[in-house]
Amino acid sequence: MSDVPGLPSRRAALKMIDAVLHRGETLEQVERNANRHIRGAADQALSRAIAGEALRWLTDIDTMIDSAMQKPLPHDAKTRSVLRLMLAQWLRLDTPPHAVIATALPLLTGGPRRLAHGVFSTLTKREGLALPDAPTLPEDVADRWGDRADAIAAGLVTPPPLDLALKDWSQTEAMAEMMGGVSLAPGHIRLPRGTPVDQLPGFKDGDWWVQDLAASLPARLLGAGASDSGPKRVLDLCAAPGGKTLQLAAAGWQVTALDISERRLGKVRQNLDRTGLQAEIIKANALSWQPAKQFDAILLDAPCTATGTARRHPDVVHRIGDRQIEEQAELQNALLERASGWLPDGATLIYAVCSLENAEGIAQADSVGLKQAPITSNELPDGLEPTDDGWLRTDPGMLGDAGGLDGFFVGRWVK
Ligand SMILES: C[S@@+](CC[C@H](N)C(=O)[O-])C[C@H]1O[C@@H](n2cnc3c(N)ncnc32)[C@H](O)[C@@H]1O
Repeated sequence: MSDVPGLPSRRAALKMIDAVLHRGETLEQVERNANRHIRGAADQALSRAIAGEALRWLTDIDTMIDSAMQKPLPHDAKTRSVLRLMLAQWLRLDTPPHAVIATALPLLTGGPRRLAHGVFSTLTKREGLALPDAPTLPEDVADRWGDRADAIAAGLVTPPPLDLALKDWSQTEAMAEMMGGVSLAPGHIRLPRGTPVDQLPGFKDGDWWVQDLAASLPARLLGAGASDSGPKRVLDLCAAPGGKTLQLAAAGWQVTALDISERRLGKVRQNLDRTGLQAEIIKANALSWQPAKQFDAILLDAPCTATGTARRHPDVVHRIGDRQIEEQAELQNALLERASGWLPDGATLIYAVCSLENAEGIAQADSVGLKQAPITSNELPDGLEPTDDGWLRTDPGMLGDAGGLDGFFVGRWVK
């Protein structure tokens, strides 16, 4: 069966979407395992792209499949999954129908193979068949996102561009020009998606790290760490893999980076080594740890459902439901309570989540018993505004003409 060129990529893509849809695994978790028999980087990227596009457009692709059948295929039928891959390749990756048939149909045999061939041929011959302008969200997701749903979906059409955060902001203009990118804020450079990261100038020297513009905003809202009496202290709570640790260290803060995961803290160490920046690292559970010193600021970038990253992780809208949101909200609430309790008078707390769910954003912010320090427009990149209540809420539909940004909720308080 693997004699057919291109078949291993399709087989890997099938494994990926099945693991996401039927076992609730993340595309990222399953990708390495599914691709383990594929040698070339291009073929590995292809299987990820097929699975990613099938998941991004799943609701619309399923509607098409159902429209070509008298009796709908069960949701978990292999024939449906193979058809999802076939339609994603044809409609999103511009693979000609005969090549789709040659590379994907061998995943099936007998009756299911004939059925998939029939349905695909019917759809390819249908006049004017096309995907909508933006992916249709699953019903429960659209309900949760309410009147923001259409605007968010408009930002989910393609994977995101590549955003870099610079160690030295004074180099922004020069580096943007050298790399052929654009800058939407000091210290930020945006490059076309698919740019190979390790071939960009300055990677080995640690001049920058990959970080979505939205993910860089919480640390920006703390400002510079230098003061007349020396560097101010910040606790980066839930720090790994360290994007915000690097930002804070580069902004002159004396950083303590705490995380529960030793494996993920390894990434923080690697990132610090590469960039030559410094931070104290603590492996601990924030729910039981007690600080031995006081901090001028705490940045809590809490664990969350990460629905704000749906552009780069299109699996998230199919994996996350009320149960996961409740679990994360409970943890966020407990973490916020601890962080608030550690602040001395005059210190600042920032709470951030890359989630679009109200239960993880505004509902958590409302539970904090400190004085809010409202976020203001002049602290944000052009085109972004805080909410009327002084919170920051970004979503993938914002800054659409410039390539969008991840969804985040950010709140700020002082004690
Ligand atoms: C959203 S990620 C943090 C991303 C990070 N701030 C950055 O900018 O790269 C959330 C982190 O919370 C950590 N975490 C989850 N529960 C924790 C706990 N009880 N105590 C400490 N860290 C925890 C996870 O290991 C994960 O690394």
